[in-house]
Amino acid sequence: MDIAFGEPEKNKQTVVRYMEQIARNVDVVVLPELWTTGYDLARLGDIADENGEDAKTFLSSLARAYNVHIVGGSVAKKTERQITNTMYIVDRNGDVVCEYSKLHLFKLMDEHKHLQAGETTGIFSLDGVTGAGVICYDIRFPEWIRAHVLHGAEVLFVVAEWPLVRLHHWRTLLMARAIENQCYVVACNRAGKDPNNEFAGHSLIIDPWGNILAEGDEQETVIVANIDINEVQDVRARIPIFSDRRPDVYKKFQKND
Ligand SMILES: NC(=O)CCC(=O)C(=O)O
Repeated sequence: MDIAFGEPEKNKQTVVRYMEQIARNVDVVVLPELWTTGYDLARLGDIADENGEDAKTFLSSLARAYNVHIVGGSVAKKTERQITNTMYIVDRNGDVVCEYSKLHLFKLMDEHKHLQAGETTGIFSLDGVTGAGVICYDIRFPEWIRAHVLHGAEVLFVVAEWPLVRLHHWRTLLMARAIENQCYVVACNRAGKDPNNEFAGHSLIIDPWGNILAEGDEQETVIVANIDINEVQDVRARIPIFSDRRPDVYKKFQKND
């Protein structure tokens, strides 16, 4: 979706409109990063979501109404102490099954001046399938993604506001994360512009072999794909990187920061 800058109510209407179009026909819906406010970081003191309550209530009622799981992008969550860039994953019953706050803040877009980084992981289970949620810049940290895959993640969900000028990084990094972890990657990036950036769109669904199953263009759009979760184990059996890893040696060579 495109995101109206600093206008949560308008953005909620956009989500409702898309839900009405597609949510009855799919198992999981994925939204982009900071989809309520966009990067209107200077105004977060006024427009961020108190404890994420508004987003949780909104996403839960949509999940129940459409009987669909929602990887709810992320929202600016405000508490007494801090504001975080926080993802909520809500299952079909409307229960929040995971809350993950962006671990790596992106200085080029001033996140470190307005937000606090998270401290927890983005691992969860939907319909018995283990997934992991990460936020935008997080995809540049393969060790963070690998940690989730070693904890069982077979589908990596990425939510983003990734600018058009680095579209080739977006596509290449997502492809690499899918191939090196032999997992599905389902990545939702916003479209449109804000006062500082033009965004790339190009949401992608990639299989564990690195094939692109669906890709958007630069416009607001919905992409859909069927995924066969058995494909993860098939690819891992064909090239068994997880049993070929040598963590005993990696540990000896590891540099302590
Ligand atoms: N919103 C973000 O984290 C953007 C990350 C980004 O653009 C990058 O190049 O990394």
